[in-house]
Parts: sequence; structure tokens; C-alpha cells
Amino acid sequence: MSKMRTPSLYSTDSAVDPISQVMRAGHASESTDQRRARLESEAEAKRVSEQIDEELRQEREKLRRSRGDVKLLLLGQAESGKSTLQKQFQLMYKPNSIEQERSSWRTVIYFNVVHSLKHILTTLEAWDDSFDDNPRALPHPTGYYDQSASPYGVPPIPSGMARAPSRPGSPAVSGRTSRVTALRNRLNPLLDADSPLADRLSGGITVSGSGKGGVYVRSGWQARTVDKAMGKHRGKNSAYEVDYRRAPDNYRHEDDGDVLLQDVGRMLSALREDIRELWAHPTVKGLIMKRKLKLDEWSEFFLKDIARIAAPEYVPTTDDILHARIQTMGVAEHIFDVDLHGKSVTWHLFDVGGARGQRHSWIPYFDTANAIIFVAPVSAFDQYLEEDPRTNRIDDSLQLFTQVCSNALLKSVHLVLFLNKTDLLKAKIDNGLRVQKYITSFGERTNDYETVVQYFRAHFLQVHRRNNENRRVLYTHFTSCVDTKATQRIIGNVRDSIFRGYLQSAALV
Ligand SMILES: Nc1nc2c(ncn2[C@@H]2O[C@H](COP(=O)(O)OP(=O)(O)OP(=O)(O)O)[C@@H](O)[C@H]2O)c(=O)[nH]1
Ligand SMILES: [Mg+2]
Repeated sequence: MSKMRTPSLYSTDSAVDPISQVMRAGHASESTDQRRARLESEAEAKRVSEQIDEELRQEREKLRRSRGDVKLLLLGQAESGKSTLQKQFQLMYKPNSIEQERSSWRTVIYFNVVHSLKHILTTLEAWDDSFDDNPRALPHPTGYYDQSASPYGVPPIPSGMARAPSRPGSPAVSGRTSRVTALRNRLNPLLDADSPLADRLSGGITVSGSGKGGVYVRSGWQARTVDKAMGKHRGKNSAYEVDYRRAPDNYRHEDDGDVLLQDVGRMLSALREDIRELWAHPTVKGLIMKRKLKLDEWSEFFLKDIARIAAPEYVPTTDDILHARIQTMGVAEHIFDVDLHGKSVTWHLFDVGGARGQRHSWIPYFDTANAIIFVAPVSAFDQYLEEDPRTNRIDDSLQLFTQVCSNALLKSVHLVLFLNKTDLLKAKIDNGLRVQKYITSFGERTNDYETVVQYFRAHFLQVHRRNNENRRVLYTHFTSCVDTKATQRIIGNVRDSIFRGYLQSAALV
């Protein structure tokens, strides 16, 4: 007896499949044009589907390969030297990319110079342009520089660019004073460049609430300046990614057509003798010595060399780039290929913003990190946080280091400590600054470099010891991240120690 088969909607037998029948009936009656359109749309659908498959395959491959990548976080408070250390990595593993960025650092350096001048001129005005050991003038609140009124363009250079004449024969103090006033008046127009330069760097983002009247941030600085193709914004964790492996070797960022930079360059060049004279003036020196004028560390580096920096054809040197200061916002990811014993491993360097308001953005990177370099500036014993002027910077670094050492997500991460800015610490001690005045627990110890640096080191080691359930090793280095030779030797050292841990954990040995 033959069995009757019930036709099923899900049958693979096309002879009885109603959908196939409908399709065939449709195909049979379609015109040549309709057939061509159908085939084209089927081909397009197939192409899209294959493209999605290929993207998924690439994602899987990237994920598979990234499991072997080294993910290194640079952590530490603002101004500790993380981005400077990142530049040293870049110099070491992709030197060509620094060449490509070189001219775009001019914007940052011009901004650093103009911002420093603004700080000096505002302070001078508050002291009525005069200062000596028994100042007659008391500082008064100043509203002299109204940022909101500042035009978003640089005003023309004042006519008669010859240097302001000194007044011969005037009495010493008033002569000194009036000379400062004359210099201040001449340099004032340059300050209008502060705001547009800051806007240029931040891409329009301004962090408010800064004690210094405007801190400007770097959001994907390299990504914007080097090449759009090289840098891309990552939505998920808002990191900016700069992949140096993909940088075209012949890339050059050119500022030649940049009107703002040309204007500022021309003004600096025309006013460079005045800037040099202001910087050397006894009133300014006196204010600095008496700590009435507190300049940023990088201000002196650029101002003492103003004749070179304000020259018409100025191109930043590598040393200038290492001293240039721009605050990091969020997290910037830098990708390098690092060779060891003929094996190439991809390194992801995460350079984070260290200010208190930025620290929340670190967390998403904790669970995949292999290694951390914690950067603590030991020269900062006489400085306070810009975000919180009551907190001593060394105290803040110790608190932050406590959080990093005790964080559960980071408990098996390779840990390296850079006690940084040792050059500035030496200079401060040589200038007679006493640690005890700022860190009372330092007590009656000898105020020499070795004692001070070992004292700070002991405090960091103690934090580590007290938060070290996993008995992990802490690798400590005394560093000056602006010193290329010394820093690159230490980076080589850190790379080897990270690789040893990496090879063990990846079971590749
Ligand atoms: N003299 C000296 N200057 C340093 C050293 N390390 C960093 N600097 C300078 O200190 C300033 C701040 O350094 P950055 O690398 O921008 O600091 P950061 O940790 O990235 O700061 P944020 O991005 O705000 O978190 C820059 O002008 C650097 O040139 C150092 O060891 N010695
Ligand atoms: Mg930074």
C-alpha cells in the first residue's frame, strides 16, 4: 500500500513546496527587465551579506589576535608626565610619526608661550607693575582680562614694532616700573591669541572651573592633527585611537595655510625682544623668587629660549615637543608594534587624563589591562592640585596609588612605578626649597636630594606593601621623562619585564 505524503510548508521537496511554486510561477512570467532587476538586487543582497560575513570574520580575527596584545595603562595625577612618557614610547617605536607631527606641535607651544605671558602680565598688573622686597603696592583683584570680550581672531600687530624706548634719566624704581608698564602695553595684544589657540587645540571643548582661568584639553590631539585616516574616535569608551602601524610614511601635517598660526607667529617674532626683556626684568625675577608669581614648569623652558621659538621659521625640536604641555581629556589609545627576539607583539598604550574630573574614564580599561605604569611627580611636594587647592600633590599621588594597588580588577596586573620629575626635584632642592615646610612628616631629615627621593620612595613602597594580597612585585624607577636617553633605557627595561610576565601568562615559553 502506497503512503500518501502530506505536503508541508517546511518540506524541502520543491515539487510540493508552495513557496517555490509561487517563485517559479513569478520567474516564468517576469520580463527581461524585471529579471535583470531581480538578479541585480539578489547580487547586491549577496554582496552585502558577504561583506557582513567578512567584517565579522575580521572582528573575530582582531579579537583572537588582540588576546596576545599587551595593554599598558599610564596612570597618575594631572601633570605627572604620562603624555610625555607616551611621546618617549612613540619616539622609540615609531620615530617617524613624531616627524609627521612636528610642525603641528607649534600650535601647542605658541599656546604655552602666550598663556604663560598672560599669567605674567596679569600678575604684574595686580602688583601695579612694581615689586621689590617691601612692595608698596598690594595685589588687588583684577578683572583686566575679560575672556568673554576677547575676539576670536588675533588683532593686527600694533604699528611701530620697534622696541619701546627706555626712559633715560628716570629714577630707578619708577623707571623700572614704567618700563614694565610699557612692555606690558606692547605685549597685551598678543594675549588675544590665547583663546583662539586654545579653541584650536581643544576642538572647542573648554574645561571650566580652572583656577588658572582656562585649561584646555586634548581630545584626540594626534588623531586630529596627524591624519583622519590614522586616528579614529571609538564610541564605546570614548578613547581616541592612534594606530602608528597604519601611519603613511610620507605623511606631513602642514600648517602653512593656517592664518591663526601665521598671525601668532608674526606677532611673536615682532615682539620677541620685548618678551625677552620682560622675562629678564628684575621685577619679574623678583616676583618669581618671592613666589608671588608661580609659573608652570614648561613656561620657563619656552620663555628662556624665546628668541629661537619666536623666530619666523620656527620648527619645534624634539626637546620642545617633550616639554609642550596640553592636558589630556578622556583616554587616548596609541598602538605600536614592539619587537622582542624577532617576535612582534602589538602594544596598546592608554594615556589617560589625570585630573580628578577625568579619572572615571579609566575604569573601563581596568579589566583588560596587562600592565600599569603609575607616574608620580616627586618634585610636586610644594604644589597643590589645581582641581582642589587644599590637596598637596604628593598626598594625592599616594592616595591614587593606594586605589590602584587595592583595586580588585587590577590585582594581577604588572605594576611599575615611575617616580618622575627628578630633575625638577633636584633643582628645587638646589634652590634651597625645604621639604619640611610642605610635608611636615619629613621632620628634621637632611634636606638633600638623595634623602628626599628615598623618603618619598619609602612612602610609595609602604602603600604597595599594605595593599598587596597577591604578593606581586613592584618595579620602581627614578625618572625624568623629558630626558630621552635615560627614559628610553628605562622603557627597554620595563618592556623586558612586561614581556617576561606576558610570555609566562600566555604560556608561550
Ligand atoms: N622637567 C620635567 N618636566 C616634565 C617631566 N615629565 C613631564 N614633564 C613636563 O610636565 C608637563 C606635564 O606633563 P604631561 O605629560 O602633559 O602630564 P600628564 O600626566 O599627561 O597630564 P594630564 O594629561 O593632565 O593627565 C609637560 O610640560 C612635560 O613636559 C620631567 O620628568 N621633568
Ligand atoms: Mg596627558
